[in-house]
Amino acid sequence: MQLHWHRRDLRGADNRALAAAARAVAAADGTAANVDGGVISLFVFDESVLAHAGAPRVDYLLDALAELREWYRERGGELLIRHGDPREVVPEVAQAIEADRVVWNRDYSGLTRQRDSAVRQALNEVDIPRDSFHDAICHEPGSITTNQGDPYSVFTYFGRKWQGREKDDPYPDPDTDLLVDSDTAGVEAGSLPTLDELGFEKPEADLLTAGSEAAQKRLEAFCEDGIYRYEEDRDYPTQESTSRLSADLKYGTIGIREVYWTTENAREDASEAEIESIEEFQSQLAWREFYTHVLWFHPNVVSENYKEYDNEIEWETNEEHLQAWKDGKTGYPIVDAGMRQLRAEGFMHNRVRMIVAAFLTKDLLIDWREGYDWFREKLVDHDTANDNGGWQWAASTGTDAQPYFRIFNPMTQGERYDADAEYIKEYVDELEDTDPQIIHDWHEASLTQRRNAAPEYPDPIVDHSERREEAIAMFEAARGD
Ligand SMILES: Cc1cc2nc3c(=O)[nH]c(=O)nc-3n(C[C@H](O)[C@H](O)[C@H](O)COP(=O)(O)OP(=O)(O)OC[C@H]3O[C@@H](n4cnc5c(N)ncnc54)[C@H](O)[C@@H]3O)c2cc1C
Repeated sequence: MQLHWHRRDLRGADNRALAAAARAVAAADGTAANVDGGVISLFVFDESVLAHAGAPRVDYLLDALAELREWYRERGGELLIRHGDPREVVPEVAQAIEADRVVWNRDYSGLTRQRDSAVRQALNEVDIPRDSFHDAICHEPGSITTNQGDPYSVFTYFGRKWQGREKDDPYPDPDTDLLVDSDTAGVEAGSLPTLDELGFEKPEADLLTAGSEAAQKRLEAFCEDGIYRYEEDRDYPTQESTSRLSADLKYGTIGIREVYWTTENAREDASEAEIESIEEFQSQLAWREFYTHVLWFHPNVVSENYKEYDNEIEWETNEEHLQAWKDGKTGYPIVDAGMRQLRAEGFMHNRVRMIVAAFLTKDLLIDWREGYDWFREKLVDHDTANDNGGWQWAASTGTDAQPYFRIFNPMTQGERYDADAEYIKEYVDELEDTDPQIIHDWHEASLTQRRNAAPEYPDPIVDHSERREEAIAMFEAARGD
């Protein structure tokens, strides 16, 4: 029997390790009726992972697991649920079902690599063979490098090579005859815990539906509409032209090959401009892979700057400013709208993520790690590689090719990408009846104008022009200029 250990691949379709397990059983002519054959799956709630999780993500995870378990059961199989340290639990379950092999899909952060290596060792000690597979991204870390074999430190060339590489087709669903239930395997199925049992409160955010079925629907809807206007509209938060697949990709409720090939198929009958739009979307998938490669080659980026400066960056410590940012009460409308969207939905539009991250690091001069921690707690799609990549990019400590003195202006960003202040008004109630121009000029307005226009909305907590100068000075000091 083969044991498939699910981690960030919470789906049955287009799942490389699961398909490989089923293929191995089929090749050995196993059937579910024959305990020597068959595939059974396992998910382990790992305390060390839960310790870094936020309620929105755990909520999504539980729903996705419930759906996955149902998927197996409808096909005569089972998803075993266990709680504990995978180094102990995986070999225990493997021994209990007398597994011929344990398989899983690889994960790429430093911590997960250490865990997987410990699980491999633990399985060796009980003489159970194991195999891991590359699945989460199209091109595995190390497979796209410079001609000298070094990892890319900026995206452009990486992106071009990524686009030019052939992509695998989706992997086949396992044959349902090969799936084994817990009775046949002779073990308890284990029950799915509740949020409360895992020590989390119901998140304040109203999340999108989790799971593979919902992910499929999102992909289909996107490929009927948003993808064709993606290039033009993706920066405008009210346009709803992005896929909203980020949490699905993070938890693997949809396979990356399926996403890629569905978008490729959207080329049929597309105009030239629409094809460019499709490629722009695919290029975001490449960004995701780029950051995964960065994390794989530089696991310490989770806590250290990617870019080296001669001196320490002298970030400011200011609890009041940090709290105002988290609460969406900075007096910069586009920033506040984004931060309130984060709390309300566990999500924030990409352009706005860039604006709020730039504001924290370049206007409040607060360390990107504070922002990363808050996003990790609140985002349903928090992904170590992407979140870290996004934060370090915004803070000028990462892979951004732009110099540190290119500083976003939150007022002009708001005016450009949310001209009618529709997005701002959706999340910032105090500005609901305020004229968009006053909203975009909030920073320059007099106290009386502000009190008349929106008495409840806060004054700006810092002066952007002054802080811009201070940010540049902070980076120059770090550079030793
Ligand atoms: C400060 C900051 C933090 C971020 N944190 C995360 C995070 O924790 N998890 C996350 O998935 N993305 C993160 N991003 C990237 C991006 O904002 C989200 O992926 C995107 O907003 C998700 O919406 P979507 O699925 O509709 O994206 P789409 O525009 O439809 O893009 C499709 C997919 O491509 C990937 N993608 C898109 N943009 C990027 C990008 N800039 N970098 C890496 N991958 C990208 C995502 O998997 C996304 O789902 C962050 C960006 C910034 C600036």
